[in-house]
Amino acid sequence: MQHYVMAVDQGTTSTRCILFDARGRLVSVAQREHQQHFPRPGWVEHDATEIWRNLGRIVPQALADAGIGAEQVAALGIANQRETTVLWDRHTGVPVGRAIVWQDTRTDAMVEALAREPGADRVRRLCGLPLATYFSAPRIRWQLEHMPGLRERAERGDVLFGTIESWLIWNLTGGPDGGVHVTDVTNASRTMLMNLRTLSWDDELLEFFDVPRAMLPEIRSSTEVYGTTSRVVPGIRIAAALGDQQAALFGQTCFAPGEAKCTYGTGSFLLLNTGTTPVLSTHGMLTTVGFRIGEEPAVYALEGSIAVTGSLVQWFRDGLGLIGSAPEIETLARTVEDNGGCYIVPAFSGLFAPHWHSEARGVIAGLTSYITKGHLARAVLEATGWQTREVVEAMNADSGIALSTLRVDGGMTADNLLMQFVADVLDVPVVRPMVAETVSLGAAYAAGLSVGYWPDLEGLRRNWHRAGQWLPEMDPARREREYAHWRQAVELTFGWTRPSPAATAGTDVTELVQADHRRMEELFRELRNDEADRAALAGELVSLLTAHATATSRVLRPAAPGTDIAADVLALAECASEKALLRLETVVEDHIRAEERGLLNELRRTVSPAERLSLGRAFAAERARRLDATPDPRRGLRL
Ligand SMILES: Nc1ncnc2c1ncn2[C@@H]1O[C@H](COP(=O)(O)OP(=O)(O)O)[C@@H](O)[C@H]1O
Ligand SMILES: O=P(O)(O)OC[C@H](O)CO
Repeated sequence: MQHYVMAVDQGTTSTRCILFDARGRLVSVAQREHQQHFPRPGWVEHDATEIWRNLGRIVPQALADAGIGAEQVAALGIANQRETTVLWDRHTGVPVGRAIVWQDTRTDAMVEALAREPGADRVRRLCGLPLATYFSAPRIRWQLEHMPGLRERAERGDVLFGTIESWLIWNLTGGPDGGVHVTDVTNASRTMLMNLRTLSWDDELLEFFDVPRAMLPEIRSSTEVYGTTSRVVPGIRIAAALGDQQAALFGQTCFAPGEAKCTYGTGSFLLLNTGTTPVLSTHGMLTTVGFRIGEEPAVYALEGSIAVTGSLVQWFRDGLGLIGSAPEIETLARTVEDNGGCYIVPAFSGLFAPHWHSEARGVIAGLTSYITKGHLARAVLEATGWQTREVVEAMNADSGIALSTLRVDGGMTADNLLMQFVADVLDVPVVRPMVAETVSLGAAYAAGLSVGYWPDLEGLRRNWHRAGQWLPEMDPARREREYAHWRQAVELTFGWTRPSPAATAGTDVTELVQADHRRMEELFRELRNDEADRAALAGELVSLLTAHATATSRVLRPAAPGTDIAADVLALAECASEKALLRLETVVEDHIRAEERGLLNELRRTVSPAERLSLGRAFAAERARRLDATPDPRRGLRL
């Protein structure tokens, strides 16, 4: 009897069930969209029950279309939209309100308040993520605060939390009747509650976000048998779960460090495999778990997440009605030669990587009466290209290696004009594999490996075949000119819903620099006390030095030579060694003296007060961007 592997891809707009054969070929597909609820500006919700109902329809349909029975399914792998938060009653299985989707920005003010709380600077180091509305923990807290009685129920374990794979696995394995409450490491790594190194829920993070442990699922590997289905189609082993972008990394067979892919769907997500040690970004990338096979060490990834790409095309179609279907955007864009000077920055959910400005909102810039809907269509597609460029630049800066080829997948890769533009603005070849359903393929691969349907990763690599390739053609001068316009347009989005951190910091830059100096001195003083929490102090010092050094070199004296403190900061970050600390203290004291006598006086002499305020805004913004990023002190840290 021939066997197949089943994958479920529970995405932002639809749920797909696909059966694959042993050669990784697609045998049948069943798909259903679910409704998007936008109850208020910035709010995005899904009905978790509708998604569960859809699964109940598509699984039998995929089996029927393939003409096979459940006994021929070797295993089921689930990939899912990540960060979307479902709370439900353990006894009835009824969700508590609608699921709050990853694009939702209602926690904006809460996140900003959290950023000012003690301990905020440690969050990123523990979980690899910046404080942003994108992730699950602020959403859980928001629900616990806004729904009367919910916190008590959650503390008793009567209300459960899960991302979508948790919700589906719990339901598939029995729901209120013995359902298994689990999540996998990749999904858990998007909650802000998991410690990136121990791969377990972290007490400090739970306390910071005020989330009761009793409501959380058990964290498991990405490939292991969590249970067997007892509902929908009984008797199928559920053998893998991964966040959809991690599943795509797996489906693209990016198993080795240095391999990367970008999936172009509702949003777009570039992931780079960084191996078994987490690399912490200093350029606005996320650190996330890429996958964990059984008991093997977890493999980590750096991720550049872009919130709005395909959904901008959807908005062009549904919101503006300028096209009837997504593919028509290419036809319309081809009616003109170029963008006519027009740029669209789709900061609908703020801006994600590498900016992380949740207060930003979208703009259409460069409008003149020359602009037609054809130009707007171009600007829509180009927005995806430029956002990719920003993310690739940041990724290259973090990894120290320039990306040489980009593997792509997802619905938008059907657009040739767009893929050519991506190759043009990145100046690297873009390649697409034969199987475009990479998320599902990755989930299937993981489940198949888990039960021995496929023996090893090498065999899977052999299934990857190139189906499309786009080579860069754009004139470099034009590329840089247009990129400068794009960046200008991006700046316009900042501070729209309220002044951005950059705008609120209306302080003379010399005062900001001095405030940092005083804090550094204080930290060195406290570090001499054996009874102090020296690890926490060293952590704050490392973050502060990095943020200060970066902001100073970027805003105040880009070309000036400085003292290389990377080795000492590294030693301090890794083991707080006494010798490194003493050396660092001397270097920092010298720096403070020199800067206060030299640079700050020079600024007072040569720069007007208004300009110093403006420099202060730039310094504060740059510093804030770096501050919650744990530094990789090996890279270019100079005072
Ligand atoms: N030919 C096209 N050109 C540009 N965008 C497209 C095209 N076809 C589909 N899209 C966009 O791709 C997205 C769907 O891709 P898909 O990978 O199915 O997304 P998801 O998994 O996020 O639901 C939609 O947002 C749609 O607007
Ligand atoms: O469902 P997609 O393809 O839009 O992916 C959503 C991401 O997982 C959000 O982080």
